[in-house]
Amino acid sequence: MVVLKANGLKKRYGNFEALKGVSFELDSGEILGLIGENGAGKSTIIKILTGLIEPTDGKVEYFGRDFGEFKEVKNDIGYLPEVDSLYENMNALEYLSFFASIYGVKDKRRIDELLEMLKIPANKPLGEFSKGMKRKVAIARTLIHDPQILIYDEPTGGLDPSTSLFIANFMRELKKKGKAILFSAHNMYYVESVCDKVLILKSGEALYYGPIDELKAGKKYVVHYRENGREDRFVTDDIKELNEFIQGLTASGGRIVNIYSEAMRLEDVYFALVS
Ligand SMILES: Nc1ncnc2c1ncn2[C@@H]1O[C@H](COP(=O)(O)OP(=O)(O)OP(=O)(O)O)[C@@H](O)[C@H]1O
Repeated sequence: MVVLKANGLKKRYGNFEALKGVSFELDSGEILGLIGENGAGKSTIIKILTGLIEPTDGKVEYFGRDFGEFKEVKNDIGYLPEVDSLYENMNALEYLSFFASIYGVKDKRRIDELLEMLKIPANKPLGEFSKGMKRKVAIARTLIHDPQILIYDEPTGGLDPSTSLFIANFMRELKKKGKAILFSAHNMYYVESVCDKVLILKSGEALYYGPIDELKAGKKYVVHYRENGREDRFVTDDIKELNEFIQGLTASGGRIVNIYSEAMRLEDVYFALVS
């Protein structure tokens, strides 16, 4: 079931066009990764989706309903901003209880469940938590009202690999429970390992939107060669380019050391697209 649909989103800040007409959909039980270099427009999309700013043009629908009724769907969304400040003198239990009361969540077992799932100590002040632990508390906060849609702005940003992996695996578990997740990231590995679909942005435009498998379906060819006494590598996904390179190399007296094909990684495709 499509839970979120964005159609032709545009955003202008003064004369600057930060988004130039971006469209995508998100189904329940699906993870969509938003990638793009700094300033590509990821946070702008996320802020539009979470009602913090309005698009200059275009439409967002939740559960087939118009964005105009955003207040009604607010309880169905869990939002993790890129940076958020927690109440540092509260402990995790107090903090989550506070948000549970804001959302009108009566069943306190939800808090225990989240603390357990995210391995968060209940009684330690948040001010004494590491950056990764704070991020987990913020993630727990997004889940307190058991929303269907999760919108996370760089959930793994600035975290060490093992915490990032924990969060990536946690998102996978949420997906299994039928949650629809949209998240932005810089680290391609986490996008590649958890996403079903990706939206690659550059300067406010979608360079690619679709299933991640299709994007990586291609092969790349790697040539290790020796020329003028030094060894180097040539990589391409284009067979014509490969042939031209080999012809040029042999014509100039170079020698192929090894040649093989590799499956594409998201990182290769991404850099080929954005450059
Ligand atoms: N309030 C604003 N006023 C003017 N320009 C803005 C505003 N917010 C964002 N921009 C510009 O819009 C563009 C997109 O910004 P956005 O924050 O969406 O990028 P991003 O992809 O999230 O980048 P990052 O990875 O650095 O977080 C950038 O060029 C940014 O400078």
